Amino acid sequence: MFLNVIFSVFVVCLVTRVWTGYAYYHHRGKEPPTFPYWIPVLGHGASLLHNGSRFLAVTFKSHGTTTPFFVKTGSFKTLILSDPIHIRRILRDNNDISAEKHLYRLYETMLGSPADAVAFYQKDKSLPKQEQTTAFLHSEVFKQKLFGPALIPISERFLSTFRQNVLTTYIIGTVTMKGWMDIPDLYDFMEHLMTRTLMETICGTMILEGYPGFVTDFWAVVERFEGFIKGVPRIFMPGAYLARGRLLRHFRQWGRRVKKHHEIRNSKAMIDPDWDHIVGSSLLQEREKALSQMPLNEDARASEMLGMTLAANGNVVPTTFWCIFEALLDPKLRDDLSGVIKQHYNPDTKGYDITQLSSAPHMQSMHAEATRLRNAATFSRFVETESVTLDDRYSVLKDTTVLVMAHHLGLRTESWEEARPGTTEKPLDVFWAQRFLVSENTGDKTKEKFTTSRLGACLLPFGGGSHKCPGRHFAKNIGIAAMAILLDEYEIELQNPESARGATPKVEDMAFGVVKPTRKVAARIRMRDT
Ligand code: HEM
Repeated sequence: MFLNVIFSVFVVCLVTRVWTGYAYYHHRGKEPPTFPYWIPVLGHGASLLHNGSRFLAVTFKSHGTTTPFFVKTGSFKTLILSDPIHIRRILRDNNDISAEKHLYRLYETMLGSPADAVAFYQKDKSLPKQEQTTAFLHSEVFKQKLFGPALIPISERFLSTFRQNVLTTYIIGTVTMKGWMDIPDLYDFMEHLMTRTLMETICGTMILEGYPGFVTDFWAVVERFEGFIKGVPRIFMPGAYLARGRLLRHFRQWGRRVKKHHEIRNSKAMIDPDWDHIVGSSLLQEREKALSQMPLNEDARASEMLGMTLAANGNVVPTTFWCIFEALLDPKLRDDLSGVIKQHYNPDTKGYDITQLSSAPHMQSMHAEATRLRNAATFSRFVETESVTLDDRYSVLKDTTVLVMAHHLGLRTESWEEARPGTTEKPLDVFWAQRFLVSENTGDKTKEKFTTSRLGACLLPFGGGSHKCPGRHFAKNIGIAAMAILLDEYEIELQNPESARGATPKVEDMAFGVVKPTRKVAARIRMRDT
């Protein structure tokens, strides 16, 4: 599943030794790989707790060309690609490149999986694709349950749960349900609302029962992502280890209750296949079925749940925050979006048509821009055959790990200008909600249309090929549903827009990780008069 993302981080963390080198791999077997020269990157030495994300981003920027280059730790090398032609090649679905080989040991480091579960994943990977239960659990089930008609009920569930959760927060915050409620930290406010809503939508409301610290613990673990993957000992980050321990314990207990309910309620056909407050969404129900056929004990299942929580929340929460934040910074943009949202509100049902709203060009462009500019999305691939040809100059040899930092491609002006000149009317390092809109003539009218055509390898925040993020349509619906509720049903204002503007981080200084504001952004919220 999201293992690829995790593995990418793992690789980055491992490779933060202080050397980069250009890889002149001569094609057609003429010469063995050589490294004509090495560039020591002074001042960015690797250490147990050092910031691998920043190191890699700085190295990437200082490298400055699309020539592939290695980052190396001891004998472990990772090839960093940034040429769109090379990236297209590695995303092609052939047997010569894989996305998950060797990944499963990361379950051990990051998610705390038992060693025998990891051994099972690895063994399962060698079976023919259609027999691999692991591939189903980590990838296929998401494609089945978050695409096409299956996407509608889960998106609607997210929308109604989010509306309820915002209202509850507002009622608790104001008591009277009138007037402004202060939000001292808008990111924290969104993080709690979004994670809570996502967990209830995917897993049912029971998942959070008896554990008020769930959201705080979960993000405390995510914050220490790099440390876990590097194997930083408990003594250096006790809080994160304790938080992970509490989460895993909770998932184990929750798993027992779910199992029991499945046994009792299945026999009486009492479970709604779309969503049930105890056993969750259709996605989770299918995953439980798959898990019950696998030789995984409750510790392994708890780690699976932590993995799924990470996949579902890791990028969605920050992306949605940035959608709201940018709308609040720009009153004209907020009004334009509110106008579109209102068109999809049905006063009879008192609800929004999420499918229609998510197809509205302005909403799609807004979400695509937040995903491009405010995500540090990195993904990796592995070379399985003797060599893979990237172009007429470069080949990559067997067992090489290849890494792509998608957000850096999203900032490369030359590639964007070549692919679709209109998209760079405003610089790529600024937020421009209309970047993906084009005018289209339909008879006597001109309409705006959302498109990402011809952008290919310039725009890969969701990765590509058969492992492309299966949650991408759901992620868009989530972001747009949150905008609908917060911008249309409430008034939200930033307390100090100028100061808030200064809290925007530079995503090009990151290789991976959660893109958060650089300081607290205060806001206030009140319910709109109807
Ligand atoms: C803005 C939100 C999101 C972003 C930017 C994002 C990004 C990514 C990226 C870059 C990958 C690796 C793709 C590759 O290797 O080519 C990925 C994989 C994955 N994502 Fe997402 N993701 C998001 C939301 C979600 C959501 C909401 C879910 C599920 C609820 C999800 C589930 C997965 C899974 C299961 C995979 C692994 C697919 C496979 O290996 O076949 N993602 N995501």
